[in-house]
Amino acid sequence: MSSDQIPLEVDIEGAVLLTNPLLNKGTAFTDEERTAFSLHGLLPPRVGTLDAQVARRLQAVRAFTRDLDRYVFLRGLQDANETLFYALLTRHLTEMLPLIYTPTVGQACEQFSHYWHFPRGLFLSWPHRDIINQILAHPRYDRIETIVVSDGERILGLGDQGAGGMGIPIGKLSIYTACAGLDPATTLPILLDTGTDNAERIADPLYMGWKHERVRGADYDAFIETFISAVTKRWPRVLLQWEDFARVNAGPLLERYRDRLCSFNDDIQGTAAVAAATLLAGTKVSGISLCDQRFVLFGAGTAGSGIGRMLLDLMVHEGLTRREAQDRFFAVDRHGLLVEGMADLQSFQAPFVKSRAAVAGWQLARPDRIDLLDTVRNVRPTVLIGVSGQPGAFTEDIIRSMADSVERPLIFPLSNPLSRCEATPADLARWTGGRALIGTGSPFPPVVIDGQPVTVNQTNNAYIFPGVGLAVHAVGARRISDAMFVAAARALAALAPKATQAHPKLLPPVEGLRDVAVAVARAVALQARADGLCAGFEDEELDRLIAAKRWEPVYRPYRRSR
Ligand SMILES: O=C([O-])CC(=O)C(=O)O
Ligand SMILES: [Mg+2]
Repeated sequence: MSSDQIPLEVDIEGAVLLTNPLLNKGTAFTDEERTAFSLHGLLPPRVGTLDAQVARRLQAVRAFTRDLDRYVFLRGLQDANETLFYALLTRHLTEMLPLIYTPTVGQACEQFSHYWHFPRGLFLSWPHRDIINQILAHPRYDRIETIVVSDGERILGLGDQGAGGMGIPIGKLSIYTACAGLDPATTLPILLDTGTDNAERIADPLYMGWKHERVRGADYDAFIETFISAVTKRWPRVLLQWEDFARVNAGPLLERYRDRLCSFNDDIQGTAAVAAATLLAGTKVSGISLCDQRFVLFGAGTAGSGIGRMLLDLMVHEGLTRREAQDRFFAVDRHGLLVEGMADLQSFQAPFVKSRAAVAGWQLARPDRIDLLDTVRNVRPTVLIGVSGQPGAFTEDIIRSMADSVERPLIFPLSNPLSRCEATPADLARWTGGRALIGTGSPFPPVVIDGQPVTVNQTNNAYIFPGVGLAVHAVGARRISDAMFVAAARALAALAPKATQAHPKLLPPVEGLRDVAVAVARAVALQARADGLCAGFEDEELDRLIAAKRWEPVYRPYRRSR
């Protein structure tokens, strides 16, 4: 008998059973189950199937006209019946992902206090900081293995959303279950509510978060310390993913805690790995090796510094000295190109700061500030990456200038959601005469080049983090090294479809994200073993270890527990 056929012992009945999203089957409860669990009369009489339920919900989703309404409907389904929610998601991944994740989740975070209908996840707020241990102690959290946590301060490219940021941990964990197959009963979304500096949220009478300016400095650090101490005490082996923290906190929190518990920052490490993978696949098409590329990075914050560091590491790995690698790399932030002596430089930006001598001979529009256009004109980059949250920042001038000096420019406007993207793929294709190899952070419809629709690569960390989490749990990794993310990037790059046409795909299709998670998990698990971060295992065991962690959205038969 397959494990899905082994009856599950269930000790609740009637309306209580129907309102438990992990156990509810809705109309698919069989006649015998309806008798055993006092469900007759509570459901319409005809017994349904998961297939019919998926068809019904799919029809309902499609009938809406606005994506935010689709999001709200799907969240309602998730709160009512997780098996059905994940069956719908996994069978229609390409259609559903943009609804439960980027870009729609951005609107959902902004509108959180307006469509809210049912609690999901855990809110830990500053006023209740003294009872965090007590909150986590509840037996409902006994099985937790994976946490995604945000403080809501840098939600995608949308900035501070306060408590509304909860949409992100919920969305990321839905992807963990849909793509990596982590059992939803073992996942916990957490929003740390330390206030908000978003004036609109504070002024909104319906805002549900703590109405207070953000707690900062030593108080904030103490709050995070209280939280992490409570987490490691409650779940010593938990995997914790930091998500959408502001740039001042993201890097320092990762460094402070990455040796205290098994954790990583998705915006720094996950985004870096997917960007590197897309780029590695792109180098095969352009015929210019990684070490011969010239990089311009626009936006040197959380994601930018992560991408920069990984690319420098990869180039060093391929034989350049660190100095040579850094010389190929130019980062532009809010105040222009990072050059020594500039105000506001952050310590994490240090590897990307240019000496004055390095830019001494440059032609500049203004002597006091080197903007993106100046940088592109002088560097003649082969790769342009945007993680700035500045819509339209990749202007026609900039892109045409870049395309003048390189046959196949690699252009990745990665900011999310769509409203923050640095340029649309259609414009990029037009301004480069269809030569650009494009990756975006959010899904875009295909662009038409020479009359043919060309898929836009979705350079989103959803290609990476599910596989990392799956590996961690499959082999019991204690910590997550940078090398594990490099392994993830290389594994993903290896899955790029063979470049047989002029406009090849640089990433496997979104529909295949479940297979991607397994391939990434294999590579990450092997690297964890090489780094001594998990117990040993035989190579032949790995597929079985990974398969054992995968939960499938199917209904198991229920038996009344005595
Ligand atoms: O959520 C996404 O789509 C990617 C991501 O981590 C971000 O933009 O912060
Ligand atoms: Mg993020």
